[in-house]
Amino acid sequence: MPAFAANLTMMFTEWPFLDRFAAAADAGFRAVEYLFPYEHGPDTVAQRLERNGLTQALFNMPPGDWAAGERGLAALPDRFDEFRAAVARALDYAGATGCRRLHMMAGLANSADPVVLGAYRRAVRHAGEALADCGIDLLLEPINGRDMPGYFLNDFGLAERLIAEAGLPNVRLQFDLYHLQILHGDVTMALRRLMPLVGHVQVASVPSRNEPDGEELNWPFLFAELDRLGYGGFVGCEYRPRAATLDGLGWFAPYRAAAR
Ligand SMILES: O=C(O)C(=O)[C@H](O)CO
Ligand SMILES: [Mg+2]
Repeated sequence: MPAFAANLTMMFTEWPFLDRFAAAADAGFRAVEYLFPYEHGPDTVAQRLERNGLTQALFNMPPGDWAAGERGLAALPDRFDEFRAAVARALDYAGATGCRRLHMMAGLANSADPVVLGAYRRAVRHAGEALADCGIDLLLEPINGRDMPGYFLNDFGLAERLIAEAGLPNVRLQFDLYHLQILHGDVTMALRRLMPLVGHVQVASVPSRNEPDGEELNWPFLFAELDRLGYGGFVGCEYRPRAATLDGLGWFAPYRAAAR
């Protein structure tokens, strides 16, 4: 049975951020993820987790100036010092919250440019080694170009090659089924082939990025496939509810009952 993590950036947005932890726990989730915790101190976030009996599944390293359109620093050749500081900051939060996985956003840059590729490889090595020292996995996530035009890591094959090249056991794939389906299709076969690299899974309906309960993909089959493949990590619910978050949790009911 998959271990679902509510994504508190997209779900439960009816509540202020710090109150989403209690809302997710009340709805039956045992774990949470979100994009960024940095508007709140690490201890404040840790208290919300503890108070609500929640595990922190994942969050992202600081991405540069998000409001100005930046989407990560790792592939930006002139931003390495800032990137290093971002890794250190994320590790502070991971330490406080007990989080074992961090997603490194690549940034908007051309992966065909050797200078950009070199910068990204250097970032993977630096972050991979720094996180390994703390027993934390570094996650690389391909993101489709419709949602994030110009994003460096927009191909699962490229991610696979970069992970193989890094040769660090804690550098792993963040397999977002929503992005995979848009980029390549053939989701089940990709899951079967890439499972040895997968460190985190995320889900949302395709193409609407709503509840995982229909549209292009057969969700009960895919959740069962994760079990058949022996996936023991979290499944992040990175979707925008169609209406109120609680009203859209019908898909979760069978899994919530089993999780209790
Ligand atoms: O967009 C996604 O799918 C993600 O998981 C990133 O963390 C944020 O854009
Ligand atoms: Mg994702």
